Amino acid sequence: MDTLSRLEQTVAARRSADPSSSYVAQLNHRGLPVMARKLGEEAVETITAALAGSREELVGEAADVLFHLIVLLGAKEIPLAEVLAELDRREGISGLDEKASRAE
Ligand SMILES: N=c1c2ncn([C@@H]3O[C@H](COP(=O)(O)OP(=O)(O)OP(=O)(O)O)[C@@H](O)[C@H]3O)c2ncn1[C@@H]1O[C@H](COP(=O)(O)O)[C@@H](O)[C@H]1O
Repeated sequence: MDTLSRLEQTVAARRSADPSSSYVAQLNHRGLPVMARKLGEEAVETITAALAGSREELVGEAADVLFHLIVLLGAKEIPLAEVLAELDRREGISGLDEKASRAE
């Protein structure tokens, strides 16, 4: 099993743990707006790292984005496989064609 799928399983298992002993449980306890805000914060920190940080900082922030995205998708009951299937669907489509089809 790949890293993201393993993380998805861990996140699902920790969701209903005691919030005092699990960051994932704490995020779920705090609710969707907090999870969404955390994802946004980590995205902004990723941008900052890309523009002005070190390679190591960018790797760390990118990992935070993936973690918080998986937490948010889990809370919305969207399997990671569904997102990956969407990426698979786009394989072989020119990015510009995809943009045009979404604009229609
Ligand atoms: N990958 C991660 C991971 N990445 C980042 N983080 C936590 O995410 C938080 C983000 O850092 P911040 O500086 O934004 O934290 P903060 O400002 O103190 O937190 P907030 O109060 O704003 O939420 C830190 O507490 C990190 O420890 C993670 N916490 C958990 N995981 C994975 O989730 C699994 C389950 O974790 P628990 O639920 O804690 O058991 C772990 O085994 C890991 O695999």
